[in-house]
Parts: sequence; structure tokens; C-alpha cells
Amino acid sequence: MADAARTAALEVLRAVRSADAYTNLALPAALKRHGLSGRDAAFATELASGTVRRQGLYDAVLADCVDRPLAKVQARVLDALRLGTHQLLAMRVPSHAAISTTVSLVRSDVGPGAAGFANAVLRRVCEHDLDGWVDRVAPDAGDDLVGHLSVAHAHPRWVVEELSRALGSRQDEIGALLVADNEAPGVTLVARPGRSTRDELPGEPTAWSPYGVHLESGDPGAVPAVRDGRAGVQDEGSQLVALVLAAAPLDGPDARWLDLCAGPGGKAALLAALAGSRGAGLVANERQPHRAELVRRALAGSPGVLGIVTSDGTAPPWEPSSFDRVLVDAPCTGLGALRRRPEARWRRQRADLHDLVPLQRALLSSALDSVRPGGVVVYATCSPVLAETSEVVTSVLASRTDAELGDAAALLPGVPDCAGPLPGTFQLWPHRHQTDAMFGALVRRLPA
Ligand SMILES: C[S@@+](CC[C@H](N)C(=O)[O-])C[C@H]1O[C@@H](n2cnc3c(N)ncnc32)[C@H](O)[C@@H]1O
Repeated sequence: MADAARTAALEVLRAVRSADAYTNLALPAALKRHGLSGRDAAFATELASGTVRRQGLYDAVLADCVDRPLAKVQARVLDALRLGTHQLLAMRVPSHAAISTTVSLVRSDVGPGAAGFANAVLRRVCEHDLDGWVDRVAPDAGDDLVGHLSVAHAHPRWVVEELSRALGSRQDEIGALLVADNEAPGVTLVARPGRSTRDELPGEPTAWSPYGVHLESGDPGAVPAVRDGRAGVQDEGSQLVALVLAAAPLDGPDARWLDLCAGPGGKAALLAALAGSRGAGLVANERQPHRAELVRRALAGSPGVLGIVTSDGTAPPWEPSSFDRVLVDAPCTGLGALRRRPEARWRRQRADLHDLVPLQRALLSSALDSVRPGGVVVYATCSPVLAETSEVVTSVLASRTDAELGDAAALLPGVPDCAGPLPGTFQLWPHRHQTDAMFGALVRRLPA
């Protein structure tokens, strides 16, 4: 009999493959359906997330074990084979248990013929350990380093290329970055200032954000301050982006702040709390109505909220020069947050940049129009890809005479090794800072 944890993980894989589901949303639903909690829930989570993350490597292994193209293997059987391979190569599940449970999943789901096939394939997978398989199926690192890293660490080749380019002079760190991308991130909480303190939150204080704690274990939803919105779940890198906007020196009035791309509202909630504690207020804008609704919920009960607007940030309804501080947390490839989104690396394509980059430029330009002369804009992405970071900032600044780059990195005191690709910008990294790879640039609108 296949157990409930493996059945739940298989259902998640299937939803991700066939219904474009997000692992992080499909998982809690599957855990609930099967009544899983505690260790069983943790096991199902690692099974599903780990399998989705390393799918490219497991497919290379399975292709070597199957005598026909993988595309000809029934998709439902392939899902189970990937799950079995993850248990055999990356989890400490004894081989006999990994094989027998996978075979019984396939038997009950597809039938006895497919179960026999799965048994034979997984016995072949057992012939080598993970390193042995990488030696066998990955290109030799001396001949093709990117190809080797791509298979060994299960990242598409173009992603390895873009991440390497973004590391600039530190390309020797690419292996460490890819390893970090394959580790499930811990949960970080933020105590929204004026609404809660980190003394109220369980866990160890974060190194750089004065509002964060790393939750060691347990369900964040069970923390009272999180449950009533006075605190939230937020990566330390995201906290730092909001803190940089709030800390940027400013001459003149400092009353009206804008978050141009606010959904689902994590940074807006921190910004509103900070603004409220200084007698200022935040307008949170979001284009998509359902995400604007999430912003509304994130800001419910917060001081410092001037309004929530649903509009295209490239053609907003407010007058130019309406704000003193503006955050553009731009829609991006998200390649800096791969730890959190197991399927993202396999869904994203380099061609996505064709649509994203012009939108990012238009949003940064619109933010510069929205801020008053003398005001500040922070342009941020959860991607280190240069086309989305330094190249957007450089091209927008080249097209305007009323803006200049400021020093955002100086506003992150104590954060080591965070220099970004342009002077004064910052770039955080999962392998260096244990945060998402947030990029940030401070752009100052010159006084009139
Ligand atoms: C990276 S997310 C922002 C995350 C958010 N700041 C937070 O911390 O929770 C980018 C957001 O921009 C929104 N967006 C995309 N195009 C937009 C546009 N033209 N105007 C305004 N928002 C847009 C997306 O729907 C998405 O919610």
C-alpha cells in the first residue's frame, strides 16, 4: 500500500505538471486532503518540493535507465519514477522502501504492467549514487562547465549562464549558488514596527534587518502576531529592500510614499508600518485586481495607509511628482528566489525577458515621474539577471536628465559583500547572505 505522504506528493507533482500549479500552493491543499501533519507533512513536503526542484537531473538519470525516449513514458508513471528517484538519490529512504512504495503507487494508479516497468527502472536507478549518476549523465566539467553544472545542480543551462554572468568577478561562486538554490529556505518573520516587536516572535534575530527573526520550527500561522497581521512572513532580503527606501536621505517633505507594484503586499505592509511610525503614509498600487485584494488584506489594520489603488503603474491615475519616496518592486523572472519556487526554473524561459525588460523600464520611468524633484526611488527585483537589474537602470538613466544613481549599498550597514553591478547598487545572494537574491538601486530625482 502506498502511504498518504507519498500519495500526496504524487498528486502535487501531477498538478504542477498538468495544471501549471505552483508547488507551494498545491502542497498545503494536498497535505490537508490527506490529513498530514508533523513528520509526515515534512516528509511529503521534501518529497514533492525536492523532486520538482531537481526534475531536470532526475530526467537525465531516468533517460539512461529507460530504453525509449522519456516523452514516450506515460506522464503519470514518469511522475512516480521521479518521486522514487528523489528518494533513492537524495533522501535517506532505504532502497527497498523507495522502490516498493513507488511500485505500489504505480500499480494502484495505472496498473500492474506499469508497476513492473517502474520496478525495473528504479532497480537500475539504484545501481549508482547521486555522484555516480552525475559522473555518468552530465557533460565533463572540463569540456563544458556550464553543461556540467546545469545537470549536476538541476538548473536549465540558460539559468546557469545568467546567474554566472550576474556573479561578475565572483563566477567561482556559481556552484555554491546553485547548491543554495536547491536547499529549502527557512521561514523568516518580520515584526511590523509600531505593531509588534521581535521579542513577541519565536526564533533567532536576523543578522541585518532589525525587525526579522528566523523561525526555527513550527507553523508561522500559529504565531499570534502573524495571525493578526502585526507581523508577517518575509525574507530578510525583502525586508532590507523596504528599509533602504525608508532610510534614503531626503530634503524637504517626507509625507507621501508609494509602492508601485505592491501585490501581494509584503513590502507594502512593512513600508506602511514604517511610514505610519514617522507620520507619513503609503499608497499601495497593484495592476491585478486579485493581487490588489491581497494587498488590501496585508494592510488591514495598519497605520500609515493612504490608499490602495488598482492601476497599471506605467499609466497611473495620480498627478506627476505626487510622492516623496517610491518603491518599484518590479515583476521579474524571479531567478533570485528559486529556493522558494521549486518549479520556477523549469517554467521560466530566457524569452520571458523580451516582455519583462520593457515593462521594468516603463515602471521605473513612471516611478521617476511619480516622485517629486528631490525625492527618491528604489528599483528592486528578486532576480540578479543583469538584463533586469543594471541594464534597466542604466537605460532609464540614459534616457533622462532629471535623475541620478544614489548609494543604496551605503544604506545596508554591516551587510558584507553586497555590492551590486553598478556603483551604489546592492545585490544579495542566497549562498552569501542566506536571503533571496534581491537587487536594489536607489535613484534620486534631481531637484528642479
Ligand atoms: C515582484 S511582485 C511585487 C511583490 C511585492 N512588492 C511584495 O513585496 O509583496 C510584482 C508585482 O507587480 C505587479 N505588476 C505587474 N505589472 C504591473 C504594472 N504594469 N503596474 C503595477 N503592477 C504591476 C504584479 O502583478 C506583481 O504583483
